Amino acid sequence: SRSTSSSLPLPPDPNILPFLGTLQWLREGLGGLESYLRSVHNRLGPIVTLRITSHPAIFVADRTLAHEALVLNGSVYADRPQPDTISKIINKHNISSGSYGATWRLLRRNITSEILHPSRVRCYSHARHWVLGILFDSFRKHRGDQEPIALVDHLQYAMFALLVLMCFGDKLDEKQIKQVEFIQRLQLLSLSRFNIFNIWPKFTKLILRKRWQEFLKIRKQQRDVLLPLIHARRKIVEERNKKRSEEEEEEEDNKDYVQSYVDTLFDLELPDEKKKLDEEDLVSLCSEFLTGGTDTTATALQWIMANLVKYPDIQERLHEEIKSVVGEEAKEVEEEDVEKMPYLKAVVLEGLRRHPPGHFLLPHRVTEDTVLGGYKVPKKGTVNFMVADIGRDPKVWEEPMVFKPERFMGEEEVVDITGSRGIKMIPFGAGRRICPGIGLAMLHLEYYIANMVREFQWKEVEGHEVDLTERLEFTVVMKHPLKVLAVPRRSH
Ligand code: HEM
Repeated sequence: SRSTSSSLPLPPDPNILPFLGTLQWLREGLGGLESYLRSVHNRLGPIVTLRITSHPAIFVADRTLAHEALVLNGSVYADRPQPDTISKIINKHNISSGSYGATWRLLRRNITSEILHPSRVRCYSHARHWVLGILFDSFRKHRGDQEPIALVDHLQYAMFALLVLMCFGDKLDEKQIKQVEFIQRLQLLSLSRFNIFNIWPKFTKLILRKRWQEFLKIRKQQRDVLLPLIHARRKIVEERNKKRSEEEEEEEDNKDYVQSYVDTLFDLELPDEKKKLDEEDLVSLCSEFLTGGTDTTATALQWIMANLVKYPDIQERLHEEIKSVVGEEAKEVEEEDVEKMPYLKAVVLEGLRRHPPGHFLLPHRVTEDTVLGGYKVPKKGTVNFMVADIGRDPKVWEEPMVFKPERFMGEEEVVDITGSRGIKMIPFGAGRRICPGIGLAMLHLEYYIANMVREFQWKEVEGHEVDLTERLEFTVVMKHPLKVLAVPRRSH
């Protein structure tokens, strides 16, 4: 492809003067970029170039081009841009920002074959059940049937509790979980204020000294919270290994031990540096695990619940399906039950299509000159894929802005969410960099939606009608968070 690409032009650039358009949307932030890009795509077609950094940034809003790049030509598009100043500090050796190479392969294989392997995910079903209990207790305690519940706060805590357990093992209390949640969210939500340090860092660090200190302070606080948990886990693993080598281990001891994510990291050796992961690496990887699996899932849960409240007939149809599978007497919807609920799956997929938590994939970088849609994509160019626009493409989806789970029912309509056979929507990406948490995320979405709808009837509150306006935080959240009543459906 190199010889053919050299004679081709780059995808069209809306600006005669590079960087001019950039100024237009920089004022409004990333949310502004999305609407600016939409108008540019309408004018110039589904693949365009913007000059944001020294390498051209290409934006793709078409499912066929996304499939060609991410799946058919996947290895060329699997790299990430070089980390910037902030990313170098907070993402030292993690998966999502790692270059396409041996270290990324090692870390990615580790997460998929260990903690995210379906058999290990099954070992954590007790944790999911425990978290469900916490959620329901808080709805009842706050008299959710009389006083409106700010649902997303509960969902966020629930997802943190789960992921913290999977990351650091089974023995954490509410205070510790809250501490981790606080510092992780503080870091995430303040990131946009610190992005300025990626532009001309020597200068910006000097003139914005206080803000730079604040950034370093948050990173230190994060280390102070996560490192004791990492150390405690290392001790447990070392003692266990010692016992095993002395062949003293009783069956009983073994039964209590469930491997956590951080346990799988201690013995890994970085292939390029030939050394084990250091403390900074461990903090980055644990932080990535927590961030990857909490905000995204809590956001998706809130959007789905918002639609179930807005459209009570969909909620009732879902409730009927759940009832018909589990009956009246069952304590809860078990994880195996959700497999028998096609309408539940359709509701979750429709939620992810209409409201993907991320409106862009993480940026991809190409490793060599290549061709896409008849244009040149130069080596080291950044390619961005517009997730929301692909899932709302009127050429593929009838009435794309309408929440209609029925579109996923029926035999021909089965959508391959991994995109490997063709892309219709990509909330988790596709190809080599596809989200490794896709299986866990789908399980969490299906299990919690099914149980919440089975146990409570979710109702709109007067004066707080469901408003589907979007706002960009780390993910794209509801501008006016959902406030609802949770009326118990069953007496206990
Ligand atoms: C609804 C929930 C989730 C959504 C919508 C989501 C979405 C995504 C997306 C769009 C990407 C970028 C793909 C690309 O750049 O091509 C990604 C990457 C990633 N996600 Fe998720 N994710 C979710 C849950 C999770 C969970 C539960 C975990 C782990 C516990 C996780 C861990 C990761 C990691 C480590 C990456 C980086 C992969 C790589 O660069 O190789 N995510 N996710």
